[in-house]
Amino acid sequence: MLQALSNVLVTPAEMTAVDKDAARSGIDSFSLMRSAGTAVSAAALRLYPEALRFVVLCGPGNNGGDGYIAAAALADTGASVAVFALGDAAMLKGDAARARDAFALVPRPLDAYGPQSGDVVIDALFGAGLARDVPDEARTVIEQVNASGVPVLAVDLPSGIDGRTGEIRGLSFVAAHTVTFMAAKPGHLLMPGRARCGTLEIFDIGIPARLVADRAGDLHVNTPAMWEQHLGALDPATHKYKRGHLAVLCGGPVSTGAARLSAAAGLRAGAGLVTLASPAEALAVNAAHLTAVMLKEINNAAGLAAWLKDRRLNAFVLGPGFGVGKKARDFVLMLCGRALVLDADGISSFREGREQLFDRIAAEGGEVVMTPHEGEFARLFPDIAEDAALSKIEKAQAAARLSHAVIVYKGPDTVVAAPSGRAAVNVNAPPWLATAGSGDVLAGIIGAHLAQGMPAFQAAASAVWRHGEAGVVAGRTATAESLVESIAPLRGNA
Ligand SMILES: NC(=O)C1=CN([C@@H]2O[C@H](COP(=O)(O)OP(=O)(O)OC[C@H]3O[C@@H](n4cnc5c(N)ncnc54)[C@H](O)[C@@H]3O)[C@@H](O)[C@H]2O)[C@@H](O)CC1
Ligand SMILES: [K+]
Repeated sequence: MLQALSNVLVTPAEMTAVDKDAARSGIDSFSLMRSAGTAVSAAALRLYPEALRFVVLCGPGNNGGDGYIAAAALADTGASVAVFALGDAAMLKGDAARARDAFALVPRPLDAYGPQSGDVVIDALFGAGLARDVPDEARTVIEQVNASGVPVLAVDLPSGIDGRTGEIRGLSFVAAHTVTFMAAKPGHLLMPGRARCGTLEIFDIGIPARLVADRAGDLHVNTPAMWEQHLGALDPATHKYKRGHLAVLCGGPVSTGAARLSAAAGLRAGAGLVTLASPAEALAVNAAHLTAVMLKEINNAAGLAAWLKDRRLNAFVLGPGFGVGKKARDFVLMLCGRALVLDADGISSFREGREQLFDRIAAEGGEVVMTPHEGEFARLFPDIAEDAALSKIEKAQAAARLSHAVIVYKGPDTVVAAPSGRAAVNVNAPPWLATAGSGDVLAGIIGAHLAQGMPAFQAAASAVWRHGEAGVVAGRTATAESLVESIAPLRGNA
């Protein structure tokens, strides 16, 4: 991966603009295509030295052009190569036509291909230019190849995957490996696209990094580079109050476990002090389970208001097991000027009356992070959730703008977005992280990071990453409890 662009995500539209900028700056576009196609042939030889035949499926645009270059390069090595074209290859234009001419044989029609054992398919039907659902003429081949188990190496994207959204446009190849150029696209990381790309290789075809960076938005893969400059906030040498006092608000006596999980995760993730704020009727059950986490009786808004006079309480988690309703709304509205993680029932409580919440966050300017999964997102942001034109990234960005909060839109492809539009897509979470109580643990880690003074976006993004790492350490049999035990130190953290 390119160092200067290592975490940048570029949309297909931005990439098209980069191509134009590159041409304008005097870079020969055919030389870029030659680099792209040659990289694909190199990947094919490296990954499939035992292939009996490379079958290159070429489409009507520049993705097909990359395919012809790859076919010619593979043929030059003496490998057996066959090319099948979608549509009339004689109609290709520009660089793609030039690339077609570089391959000595006339391509056969796409529907003449039937997968054979020993084939390796190079999918160069559609890439960034896929503008609508995959055409009928390509359906049978894609279905047959997917059913055959023949390995597929995708050029830029598996054909049928939308590079902006990761959605499947009708149907798509399921690739074992994808070679893309200069930077990853959202469709490589968002589901279901991510699951169909196989391993992702990002190849530098020679466009100056500056040209890519100039067009890229504030969209990244969630890696430590996104937030490591803020890890100083987690310095273990400080007094326990300076390491932050996190308060987790607990619900009634029958649903206390979720809040205790958040509290335990917050302590493990480095908050100096963690207090569970519990109603009187749940004090006994909480006291029976807590040791290092402290307990405080808070029954109503008046009790919370008195407690909030203590400014050393510097972050709050409200939602896990809290219960949906007026009490949650009243409490949350009192916390909008502080650092707050709003999760689960805390989010669902604002299904009605969300404007009051959003206005309060805007007016009080607190560091507010909301952590909806898909169902909670649809409850709080039904208009955004139903907009089929938007990608998951764009939905999270729209919700952040509307609510004035940092949004952690959870799932296998969790997106963290700030009101400014800044966003990161998380990629380190193993599938077994989707276990009961996992979200409570995440809320606690975010709370710990906020308590230690990290800004909301960085607190959330680093917590999502740390939660993913904990999942990897905990392994397939992870439970919420083992997940807490598996939270590892971040650099600079105790
Ligand atoms: N990004 C870059 O810097 C470079 C990109 N290159 C390649 O160029 C590709 C993009 O090329 P294009 O913009 O020509 O796009 P594509 O080759 O992905 O596809 C565009 C063509 O397919 C047609 N089309 C789109 N959707 C269709 C559908 N559903 N049914 C039927 N026809 C459809 C379009 O009308 C157009 O003719 C990239 O994916 C990459 O492989 C490389 O050649 C090197 C440089
Ligand atoms: K492709």
